[in-house]
Amino acid sequence: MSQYIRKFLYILSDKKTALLALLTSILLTSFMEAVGIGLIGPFIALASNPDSINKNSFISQLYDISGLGSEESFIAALAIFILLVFYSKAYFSYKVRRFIFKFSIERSGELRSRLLNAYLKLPYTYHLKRNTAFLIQNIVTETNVFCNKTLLELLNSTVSVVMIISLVSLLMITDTLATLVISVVLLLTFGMIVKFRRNLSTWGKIISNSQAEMIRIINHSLGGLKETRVIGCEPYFEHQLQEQVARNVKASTSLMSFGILPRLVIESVIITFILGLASFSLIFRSNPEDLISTLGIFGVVAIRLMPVTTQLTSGLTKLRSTTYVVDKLYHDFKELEDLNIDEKCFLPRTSNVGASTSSLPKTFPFKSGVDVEAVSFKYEEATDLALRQVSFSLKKGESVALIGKSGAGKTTLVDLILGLLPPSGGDIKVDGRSVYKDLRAWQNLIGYIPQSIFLIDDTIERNIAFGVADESIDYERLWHAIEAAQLKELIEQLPNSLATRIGERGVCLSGGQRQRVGIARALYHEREILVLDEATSALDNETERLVTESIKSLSGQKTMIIIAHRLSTVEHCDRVYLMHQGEIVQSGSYQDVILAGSLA
Ligand SMILES: Nc1ncnc2c1ncn2[C@@H]1O[C@H](COP(=O)(O)OP(=O)(O)OP(=O)(O)O)[C@@H](O)[C@H]1O
Repeated sequence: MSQYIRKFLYILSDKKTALLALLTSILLTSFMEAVGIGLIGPFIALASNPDSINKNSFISQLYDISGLGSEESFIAALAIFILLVFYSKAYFSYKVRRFIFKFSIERSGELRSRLLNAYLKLPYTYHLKRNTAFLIQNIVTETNVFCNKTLLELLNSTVSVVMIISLVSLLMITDTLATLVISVVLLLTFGMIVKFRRNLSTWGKIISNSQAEMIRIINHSLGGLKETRVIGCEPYFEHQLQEQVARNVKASTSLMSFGILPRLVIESVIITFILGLASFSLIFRSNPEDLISTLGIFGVVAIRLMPVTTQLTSGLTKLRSTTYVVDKLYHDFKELEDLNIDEKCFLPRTSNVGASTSSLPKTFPFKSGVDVEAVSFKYEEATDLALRQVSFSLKKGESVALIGKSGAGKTTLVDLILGLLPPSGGDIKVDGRSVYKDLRAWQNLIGYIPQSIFLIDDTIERNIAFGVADESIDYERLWHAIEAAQLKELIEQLPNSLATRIGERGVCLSGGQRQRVGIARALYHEREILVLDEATSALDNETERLVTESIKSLSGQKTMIIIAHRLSTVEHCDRVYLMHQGEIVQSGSYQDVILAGSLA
């Protein structure tokens, strides 16, 4: 339990004071409610027999102090006082509940931002290991579960516990024996929850896991709709989804059914008790006023106690079934903290490559060239190095091509150059300065054009000026980028020109057009170094020619690193590097490396 609370408070981070203020207000309103209910019993007894004022020394003293002339006026004043207590309590309860809702909904939004921020900053290697469906599930669903179930239920359960303690204390003053009986019955009901706690948390985990699996399956089937349809594997995905739906249905039904059990038990017990007490008192007790007063309090207490107890038991059920969320979120936040993620550098604290946080320029000064110096890299799960002591240089304005068979290490090398993967040895330098001194500033120099460009379901304009607010788009620069990427003719033919939407992942564009949007994007953002990853491998001859033209036209203006399978597209490059099994095995001009037949 203490572990649970510790993790819970860790997730809430700096909101502990607000939580304390909330708990204090909860205590106060519960106390007011107990006072109000406690006064109802004596009031009913007094109203049914005004002469009984003198029987109770406390009430008789109050009557004397009030200075009211008649017993009837005193009873009326007492009624007004009780009403005031109830109205104030109602007002405060509303305010406290409202604050609780606001507090938990706000936390949900805050946690989402914190998580997304965390995932965006986590090393690329972390993302190689985790499926996006599970990250989406954490950001969208689990934060919601944490706030609507864990946090809200924890606060609601605190309200319920305080209310139950106040009401049971009140009963204790009224009738000790009866209270002991009811307390034992309540404890037995809660014992039921404790007994089933393992099942509850297992059901909760199954529900969450099946939801994440469903997102993953839907992602796979709809994400690759073309392949799904052509292969005809729709039934495979449908079957996978049905399996998860079945798991979800089974666990959700068990959890929801268990949720209503305590209410049914408690309701039956309390009704049995009230009727039993009334019958017992009528048979064995002589004073009917005592019975009226006791039943009055029991009646009101029962009306309040039943929903509160039901709320508490269902709250505890939800809390138990969502303990996994606290673990999950705690784990992810802790992992981020332990990695000491810094916006400027992903490297761990222990790395000898320093991560300065001082105010460095936005981009690296880049005047002469880039040197990749003996970089090596090994993927976590792999046994062999993917890159071994790779070195090459390029001067500003030069274009170099990386070629080699599949699995030679070209993409890995590019990922290192992009600053996505940390080298296990070696360094990358710009004008003699390590890029790891300020990775962000280095990345601000690079424009990356992958084979499959990430396009958003929005206008061409927003896809090219990616990440720039509409009011800040520089149209002169935009058209310049469009022309350089050979896209002008296409855009002029479109019905809404720049404002034409290109569909989800650019489905309304051809492969070559998408590629050129990627080039225009890199040019709009005025990146000095362009990294083109297999830019032409999926294109037909005519489109390839257009893309190659646009790349060629940039020769001399931009520094370019190009990975290519189609060797004709790297003809214009100043140097070609041939990679094999993680090493550069040959370098030289296009003629030296390719025409000399080294690839054969
Ligand atoms: N995430 C990963 N985990 C483990 N090993 C990996 C991972 N990604 C790539 N590798 C391995 O690293 C080596 C280099 O792969 P890389 O993708 O860099 O080659 P490539 O030359 O770009 O190939 P291709 O032209 O087919 O894209 C290969 O042996 C590959 O199996």
